[in-house]
Amino acid sequence: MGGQPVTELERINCHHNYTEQEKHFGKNVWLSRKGAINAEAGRPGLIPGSMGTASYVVVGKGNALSLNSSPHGAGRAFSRSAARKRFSGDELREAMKGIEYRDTDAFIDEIPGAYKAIDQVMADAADLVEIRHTLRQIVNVKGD
Ligand SMILES: Nc1nc2c(ncn2[C@@H]2O[C@H](COP(=O)(O)O)[C@@H](O)[C@H]2O)c(=O)[nH]1
Ligand SMILES: [Mn+2]
Repeated sequence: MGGQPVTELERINCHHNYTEQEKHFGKNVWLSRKGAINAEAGRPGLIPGSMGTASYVVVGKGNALSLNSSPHGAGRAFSRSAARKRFSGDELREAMKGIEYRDTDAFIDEIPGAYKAIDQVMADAADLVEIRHTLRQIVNVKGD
């Protein structure tokens, strides 16, 4: 691959399964975020869609009613086992047209159709995060 060298301006670390002590509504509490990220005001985050859809670089809005949290991704519409029954290798190839990926049926359970629609998830999260960048997939790399 060609292209220009890239200079790193900012690195975003974005845990989505963890517990820490925070202050909410005037009380110190232990808060667990399970499948959720910290979206306190000004905090950068990443919300990925699926192996074939957009991902979003976001900044938290600090919504107190959500305990300064937002979704960490689109989330599943089908469990892995349900997706394996529902989708085929041909449907995976069709969904991944235009994106480089390793073509194997091992990824059928991660087909974009197995996840919720990320655009809708982002619309639903509009009170929680502001979108800074929308990333389009070019290459998808997964282990199996
Ligand atoms: N950009 C990509 N997003 C993906 C991919 N596989 C899953 N996802 C999304 O990330 C979250 C988190 O996934 P998890 O399996 O680590 O919990 C998930 O909700 C999906 O929305 C991918 O290959 N690329
Ligand atoms: Mn996860």
